[in-house]
Amino acid sequence: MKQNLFSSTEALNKSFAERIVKILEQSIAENGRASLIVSGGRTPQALFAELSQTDLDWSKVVVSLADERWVDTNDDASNEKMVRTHLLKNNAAEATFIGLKTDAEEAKDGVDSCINHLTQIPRPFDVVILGMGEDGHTASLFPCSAQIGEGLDRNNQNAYLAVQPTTAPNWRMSLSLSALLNSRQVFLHLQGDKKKAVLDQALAGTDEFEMPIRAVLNNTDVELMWAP
Ligand SMILES: O=C1O[C@H](COP(=O)(O)O)[C@@H](O)[C@H](O)[C@H]1O
Repeated sequence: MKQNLFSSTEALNKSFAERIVKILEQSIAENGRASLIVSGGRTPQALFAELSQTDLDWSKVVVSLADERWVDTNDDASNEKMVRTHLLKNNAAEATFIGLKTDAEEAKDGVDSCINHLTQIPRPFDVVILGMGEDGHTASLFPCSAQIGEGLDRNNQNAYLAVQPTTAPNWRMSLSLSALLNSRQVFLHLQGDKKKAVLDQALAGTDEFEMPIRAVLNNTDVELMWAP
């Protein structure tokens, strides 16, 4: 794995935003449009603010989520709310956003709708930005969940699955590993020494069910973007 280690968040965000824009621009030039799959949580917020100001034809970019918490889109835990607040503003307000949360009461009843919406997202995904939890989960592929086998199954034809973590709140909707692997460029975006230590632990072992991030590390040319 190529490891891009920066000395500050500011340096990382600037360089990372430039890389993302370059890949999306190339795809727009070649295909007329591009896709950007982003993660939720805290880590990407400052990057999104930087990205939102970049000079890109955002009207040709489709933005969607690697995973979502099954909460109202106005809830502070909603990844969609975070993306709308930090990314879909300034120049990036022109992007098309495909959220994962539907009106379905339960996440499992929203899977088909997410799969249907997938037709609106250019594939292979051009850029996927993944995060990682301290338990080694990525997207919402949680090691503690009963659904982890389905999520990591490379032959799984379903791009999305409903996941219930037992170590974190809320049912989730997540892209499956097989869908994530169908991407041109995957980045792993981490911040802080603790996350770096978790990554080193993942790199030192092989059990993907113990740390699902290993399934990504083992199967793609994922690039690490890290700052202290
Ligand atoms: O629950 C989630 O956690 C991970 C990591 O979040 P962070 O706050 O530690 O950056 C995130 O990548 C994922 O999208 C999110 O739903």
